[in-house]
Amino acid sequence: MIIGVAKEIKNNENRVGLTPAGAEDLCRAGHTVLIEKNAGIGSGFSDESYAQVGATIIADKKELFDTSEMIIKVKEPLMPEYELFHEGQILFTYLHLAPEPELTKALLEKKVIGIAYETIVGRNNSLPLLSPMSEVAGRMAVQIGAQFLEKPWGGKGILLGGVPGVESGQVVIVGGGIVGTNAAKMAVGMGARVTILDKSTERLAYLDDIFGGRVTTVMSNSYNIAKWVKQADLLVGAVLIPGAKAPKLVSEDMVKTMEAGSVIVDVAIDQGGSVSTIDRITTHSEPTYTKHGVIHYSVANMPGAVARTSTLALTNSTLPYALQIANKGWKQALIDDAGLARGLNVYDGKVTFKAVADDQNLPYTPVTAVLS
Ligand SMILES: NC(=O)C1=CN([C@@H]2O[C@H](COP(=O)(O)OP(=O)(O)OC[C@H]3O[C@@H](n4cnc5c(N)ncnc54)[C@H](O)[C@@H]3O)[C@@H](O)[C@H]2O)C=CC1
Ligand SMILES: CC(=O)C(=O)O
Repeated sequence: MIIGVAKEIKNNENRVGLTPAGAEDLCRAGHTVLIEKNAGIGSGFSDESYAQVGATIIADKKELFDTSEMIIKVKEPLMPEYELFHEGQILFTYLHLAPEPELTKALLEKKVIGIAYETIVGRNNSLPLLSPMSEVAGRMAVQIGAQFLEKPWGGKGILLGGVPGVESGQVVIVGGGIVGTNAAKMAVGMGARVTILDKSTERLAYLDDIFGGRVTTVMSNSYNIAKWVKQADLLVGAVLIPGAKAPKLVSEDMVKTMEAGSVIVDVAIDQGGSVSTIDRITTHSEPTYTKHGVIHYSVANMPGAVARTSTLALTNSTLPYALQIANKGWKQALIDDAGLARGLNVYDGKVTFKAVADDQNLPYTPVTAVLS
């Protein structure tokens, strides 16, 4: 198979979809690997390091897209990339289609085979290609929140860990999955007071066990969310309903009860955001805006800022799937792995992921109908 690795164009997106180690594995398996010039630079991988393992460097983005049977990326395509795809091309990347009707329309019109990292399912219903970046973003959420709580960054001027004789800051995390757990790890490590809300009693019990009483676990409902949002110095949005738009769990009225200079980091922004006052996606260049006196951070590609770590973590998980798709062809790979088949979001002008179809009022075609 001819596999093209595109350079990311999103603001400060420094990750790349394939490392030289991955390129070597694909070349060894008999595939042709094309790397867009400088695609790996932001993650510390030179063009030469790819060329040395047998990949070909392509300077022209259009030529790369025209030639490749499968495009490997990190982030969802942006407007200038829409026209580059062709019918029957496999796109293996994060897609986050539910809140993106324009992108969905473009991929349907081009009849792209869109396999989304974030909806592929692994053992025990895990999300193996979302988890590594959720680990990164969850950990980042607290270090970013801590920074914006500092006075020079517009915050209320508190140290999350406090000091002897002065109480520590309150971190409230809505959603206790991978992002929530990793945010809690960092916040507990800093010495903050930490409360996690989730709607799964099983998850709350797990969190209570692993943190050994160092976090407060609370059932997520609007009464409890309102109570805890009011006390939050740092609020982290970390909910997910896989593939669907994030539920708006934190209302504008709740945000108004927060003290001025508090901070919201809505990690769930890539699925549309879980806080009603988050009305835009921000960028690493301009990561925050202030509303009702509260600093809002809503960057949809947080791991792009720590690209070296993130690229290695992401590709550790994506490469085995990329190899399956390349070795067997996309259809056989999906037939052989029902979890991988859950990644298929669009095919031949049809939406094949129910939550995306429902959120966008589009007809739904089950993956089974496509694979039979
Ligand atoms: N902004 C960024 O750069 C990044 C964003 N993300 C996003 O972060 C979000 C969270 O991802 P993960 O932690 O991996 O998901 P996850 O599936 O591990 O966890 C989600 C949690 O939300 C809980 N939940 C669902 N509905 C809820 C409700 N009504 N109230 C409270 N909890 C509820 C679930 O029970 C689950 O524990 C996703 O949207 C993901 O795409 C992940 C990585 C990077
Ligand atoms: C998951 C995601 O949106 C990211 O890593 O950018």
